[in-house]
Amino acid sequence: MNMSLRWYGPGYDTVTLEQIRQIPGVRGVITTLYGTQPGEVWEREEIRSLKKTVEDAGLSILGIESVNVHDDIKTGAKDRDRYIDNYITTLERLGEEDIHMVCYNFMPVFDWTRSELARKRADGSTVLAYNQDIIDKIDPEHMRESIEAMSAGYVMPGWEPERMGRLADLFAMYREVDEEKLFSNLVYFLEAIGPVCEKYDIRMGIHPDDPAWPIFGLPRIITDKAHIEKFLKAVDKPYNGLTLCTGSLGSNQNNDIPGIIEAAKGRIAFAHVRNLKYNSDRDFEEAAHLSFDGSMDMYKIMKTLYDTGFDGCIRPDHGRAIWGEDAMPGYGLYDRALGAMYLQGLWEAIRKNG
Ligand SMILES: O=C(O)[C@@H](O)[C@@H](O)[C@H](O)[C@H](O)CO
Ligand SMILES: [Fe+2]
Repeated sequence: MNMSLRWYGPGYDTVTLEQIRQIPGVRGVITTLYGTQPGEVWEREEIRSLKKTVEDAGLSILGIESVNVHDDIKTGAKDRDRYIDNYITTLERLGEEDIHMVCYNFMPVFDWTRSELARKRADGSTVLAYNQDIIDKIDPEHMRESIEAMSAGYVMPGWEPERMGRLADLFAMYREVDEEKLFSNLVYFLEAIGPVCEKYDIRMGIHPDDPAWPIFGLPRIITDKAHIEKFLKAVDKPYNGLTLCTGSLGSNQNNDIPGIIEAAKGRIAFAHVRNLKYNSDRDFEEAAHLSFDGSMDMYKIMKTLYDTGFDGCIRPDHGRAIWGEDAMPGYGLYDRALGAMYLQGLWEAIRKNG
């Protein structure tokens, strides 16, 4: 198990590599070229310079989150092959720079969705939260205004202003795309990138849908154990893997995360481990990583990862905003560093107990 932290790159992140370097046990980061648009080919020089920046700080790049997939690929539009070729070139360049894990998602229009980015908890911390009644009242094509008002000027992953300015067009693109079509477009994409992944030993980790059910009438395909099993079987190769995101899958309170870990044994390319607190079947908020701050059994999750032989990279996921830190919602230093230590503590105890 390799503990890491997500880092958005120079100019985007409030957390520095020097700070990350001081979190015990964290030897590498998960990063990206945050300024690139889905569909663009990544420049070799930019990848190299990112790598140098990380390595000069005494860390390494453990993987990329994300190389985003263009909507033409997701919808199967006529230009998809051109965008797939671009994706392949990017993977080739990453492989040449010795980068072997890539996280991506196949969610239509929106990446993760929340109704609040700063809900106050009893301890005074603030967290991202989801309430279905609020979401039901939002006109999705105006989600931009809601997110802008909530995110205090930060550019949120998956909520880039460029995309949010095209919401009506994006919705139109998905009008004819149902669950089945989205799934077959995903399989088409994965089969096309297979050779480059195999050549450079790149493991692709699809990120589950967050929340793990269809929203705004858009289909969702990576939501639970049955869908994940179907996905892994459809392209039954080691390069086709899962990013096990406990918070995203756990948004559906019926999902049994340890059961999903067992079902995806050997195919978990990357793990995002975080905890949620369920308030009702229509409301949850993010919690500290510690089991009893939320509703999830973090020990059992880490134990199942250990018992199934997980040997990939793991990162704490969204943290609470605490101690007055001013950071991108979910991505401050303090609470994620606490999370990294807690998860490593669990892992050490599990390992020593055999
Ligand atoms: O919730 C988050 O912040 C992340 O887990 C996702 O945005 C994730 O990076 C993407 O879905 C992967 O493409
Ligand atoms: Fe995640």
